[in-house]
Amino acid sequence: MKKMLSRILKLSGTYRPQIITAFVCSVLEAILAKMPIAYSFFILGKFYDNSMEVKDSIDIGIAMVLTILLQILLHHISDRLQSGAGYLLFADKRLELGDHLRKLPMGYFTEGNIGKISSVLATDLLYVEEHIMMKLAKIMTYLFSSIIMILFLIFFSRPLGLIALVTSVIAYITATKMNLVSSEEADIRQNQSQGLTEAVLTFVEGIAVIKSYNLLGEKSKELSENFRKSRDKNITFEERIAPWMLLLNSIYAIGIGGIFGSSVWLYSSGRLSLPYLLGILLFVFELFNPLKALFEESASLNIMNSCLDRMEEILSEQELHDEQETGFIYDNQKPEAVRFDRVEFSYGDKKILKQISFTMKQNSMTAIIGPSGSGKSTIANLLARLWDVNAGAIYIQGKDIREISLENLMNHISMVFQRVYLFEDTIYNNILMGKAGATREEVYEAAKKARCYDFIIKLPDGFETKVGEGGTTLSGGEKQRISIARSILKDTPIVILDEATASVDSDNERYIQEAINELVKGKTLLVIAHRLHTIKNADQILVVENGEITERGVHEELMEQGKTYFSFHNKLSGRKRGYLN
Ligand SMILES: Nc1ncnc2c1ncn2[C@@H]1O[C@H](COP(=O)(O)OP(=O)(O)OP(=O)(O)O)[C@@H](O)[C@H]1O
Repeated sequence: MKKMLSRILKLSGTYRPQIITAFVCSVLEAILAKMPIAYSFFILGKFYDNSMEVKDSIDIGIAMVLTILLQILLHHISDRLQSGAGYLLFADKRLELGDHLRKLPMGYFTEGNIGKISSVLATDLLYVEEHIMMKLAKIMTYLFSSIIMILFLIFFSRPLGLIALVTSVIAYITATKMNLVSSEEADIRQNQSQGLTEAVLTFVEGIAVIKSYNLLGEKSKELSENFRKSRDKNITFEERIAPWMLLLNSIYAIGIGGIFGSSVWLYSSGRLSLPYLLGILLFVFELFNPLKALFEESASLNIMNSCLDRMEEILSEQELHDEQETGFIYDNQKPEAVRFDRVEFSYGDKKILKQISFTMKQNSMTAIIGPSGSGKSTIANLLARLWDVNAGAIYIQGKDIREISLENLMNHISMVFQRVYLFEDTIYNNILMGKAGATREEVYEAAKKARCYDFIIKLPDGFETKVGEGGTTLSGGEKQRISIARSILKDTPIVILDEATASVDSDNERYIQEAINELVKGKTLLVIAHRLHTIKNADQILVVENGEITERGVHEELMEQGKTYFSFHNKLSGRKRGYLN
């Protein structure tokens, strides 16, 4: 609990004064809640001495009312401060995580971490933000209530106080051992919850393939297996804690029995007066309740601890180095646009690119071709800094891209992928994402250039039509053109294009080609080329094999060499409509 408290205070940042004030209010409230016990002893004493007067009863009445009112006020203040601070604190943490994720290399997202990110953002943080402040305040209240009760008892009778103290210490030692089990189980439980999120995501993402290959039964079984595992882990969690709770309850029962018996014995031997005996008998059953509640709550603290561990694990992932301000300005007049200089790259231990060097002249088209898996997309991804090179460097007009801020770099590069992703928003907003603050006319103009204006205005809601998750309500070709409109609006000097391998119907193909022609007008273009027409028109063709550039030049030169490009070309020319795949 101490660990959790200091962890929260460390996380709390600007909300620290608010959180500390809330905790102080909780402690004061706990003290006030136990005041009626003191008043009861006072009244019992007065009755016993036969010295009770009207004034005493008025005083006690006023004190009682004031105590309760103050307690209500403190409860209200701590409640408001705590819940407010909890939600604000974790809203900030979510934003911090979002910002951090933005700066992580793409590798992090492709290495099976999607389930972890989803479960931390959606499940773990939700659990922590909803419970943490309330639980901590409750725990503080229980802790201080226990201390106050034991101090009362020591004050009234040392031997009885000693029994309560020893019982509490034994309970504490037992609870510490229970804590070890519960924190171990909490980690297992949260990891399974991550596994479950991953399984659900995989199932939903792959549902089209699952259905078309008749795998529904098999994959549903896998999903059900994960649900079953989660259920079992939750049950195991409770089952492993239950014996410890039983032991703790037995310790309290023995303690209560000891105090009960000893107080009667002390009274009969004349060492305890009747009002004290009555008072102690009245509240002895309440004595360990706060302590009991305290240890019960610590199980949920362990779950929260495990959630925060997982959040911090993500936050500790190494970000791509991001320059803050470089003042880099792209010059359209300079002859050179991009230069790869002896670039090397590996995914983990797997070496992918070796000594890649080439230059892209301003407003030229460079086509990369090569067999599947040779490293073409990796070259394009490195230029956009989805990963960082392991050796060598990539320059834009002589400036190492690692010295340009990520934001500034992305202001200079557009990427058109084969797999188009549209956000669940209106078509208008999907295009607008290319340039925040663009005027309506600019958006329409981009749509016209991307040959999608005509079909958009024919839709019932025109540009305000919402596209479904991932743009499922539109055809592949239409989505492709909307994504090109987004890039046209972005209007960057460098364009990376992963040319479609699958052919669409001839109308769509013509429109897409016209849209691309508009997009790349006056730009420096790096294209992962699959169409003969594109390759032949390139200012420079790079043949990539096994992560190395094995041939380079223009079409005629490479044909003359009669090597890999030559056979590629012949293979392509033999195909209908000149597609590579
Ligand atoms: N995120 C990744 N993690 C690990 N290995 C990867 C990752 N992405 C690609 N690879 C591997 O790197 C190699 C090069 O991949 P890359 O996508 O660059 O090839 P490509 O030439 O573009 O292939 P294709 O034409 O099939 O798209 C392949 O062996 C691929 O399996």
